[in-house]
Amino acid sequence: MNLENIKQQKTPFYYYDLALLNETLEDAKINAQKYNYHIHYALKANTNTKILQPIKELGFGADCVSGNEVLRALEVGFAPAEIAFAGVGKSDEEINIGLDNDIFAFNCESIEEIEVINELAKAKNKIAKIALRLNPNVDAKTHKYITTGLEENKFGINSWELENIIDILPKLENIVLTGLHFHIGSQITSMTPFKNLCIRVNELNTWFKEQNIEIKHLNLGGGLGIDYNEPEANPIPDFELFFGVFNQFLEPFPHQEIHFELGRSLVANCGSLISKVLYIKKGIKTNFAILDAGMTELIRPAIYQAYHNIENLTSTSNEVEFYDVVGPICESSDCFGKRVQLKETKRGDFIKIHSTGAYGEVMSSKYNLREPNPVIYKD
Ligand SMILES: Cc1ncc(COP(=O)(O)O)c(C=O)c1O
Ligand SMILES: N[C@@H](CCCC[NH3+])C(=O)O
Repeated sequence: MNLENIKQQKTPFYYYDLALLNETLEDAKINAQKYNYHIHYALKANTNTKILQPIKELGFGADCVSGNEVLRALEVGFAPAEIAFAGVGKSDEEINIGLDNDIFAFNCESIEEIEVINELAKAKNKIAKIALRLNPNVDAKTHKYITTGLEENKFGINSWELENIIDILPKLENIVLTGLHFHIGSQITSMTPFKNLCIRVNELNTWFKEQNIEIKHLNLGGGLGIDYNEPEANPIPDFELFFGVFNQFLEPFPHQEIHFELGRSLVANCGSLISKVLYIKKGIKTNFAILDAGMTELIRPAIYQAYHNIENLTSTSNEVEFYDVVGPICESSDCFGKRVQLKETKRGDFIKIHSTGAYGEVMSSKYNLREPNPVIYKD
């Protein structure tokens, strides 16, 4: 990124390196194709149209969690037959959007939801394709707020409900079961949880076969983590290792398609948040670097104590100091990092917060009547 250009821009702004995005997408695609795996991009990570465009161009499908995400995916040109619609609380209106567009599958999370989809499909004289989102009770070993595959989580159908579901399904004439869906959590950096997921999926897949229920696709969800500590050394996650684990441990039956829903791993590292230092305030134990960006632009540190690498782009000092890097928002949790080591920092310096391409811009808010932020792209 050209420093002189940055200095001309109004801060804070989101910055996307579209070349890195493309490189990441290519790498994911090549490694998935080795095993004929299909990737649906999880729109929730970033719904910016300039990010969605190349993802669609490269032939990825879409994974959506709201009616508006389905509509955004369609607007950008994702084929309806490549759109999966997940979410624990789909409204009737949102379900109708999926039905009207004949999407790939509704990933269903409760018996009640399946019954409602059946009713709404019947009213339109359609057959809705559904996948059952099963709770595999596998620990993702990640932050508790981004773990989704444990029995205590709200997500998915628990194993003790399965008998009841397969009794009910044949009575629902406007539903066809096509797949099984799983997602154990996000920012998973060890391959062990994915191996454990495969073992559990094999058991459940076999159980369905024993009940003579044909399952056409297995959707293993997303969750592959990125290197927030050293984003410049490791900008692209190890897709080869990730898909290799599934190839090694998953035992699909012949003709079963394998799908994934990756979000963060595809888009996180191509994005950053650029901000300017408003003030340096001397504290008792530490100095505060007060930025013009806050939790309204990047909420991850405030709600998950997430680490993001922070860099002073413009300081020419040879000295380094420790700073609590904070925002202007009227909340004590509005802090991007404590005791962050930066080159000596002063008012007017430009600060880069790395790896904000996933769950950054999409989670921004207007709290304190903050203005929408500009976005700059490097092609
Ligand atoms: C059902 C589902 N699929 C896919 C994703 C995407 O996850 P990630 O961004 O970790 O790849 C999520 C988010 O955790 C999710 O809840
Ligand atoms: N928003 C979370 C990820 C949630 C994934 C969706 N289930 C994050 O920033 O890490």
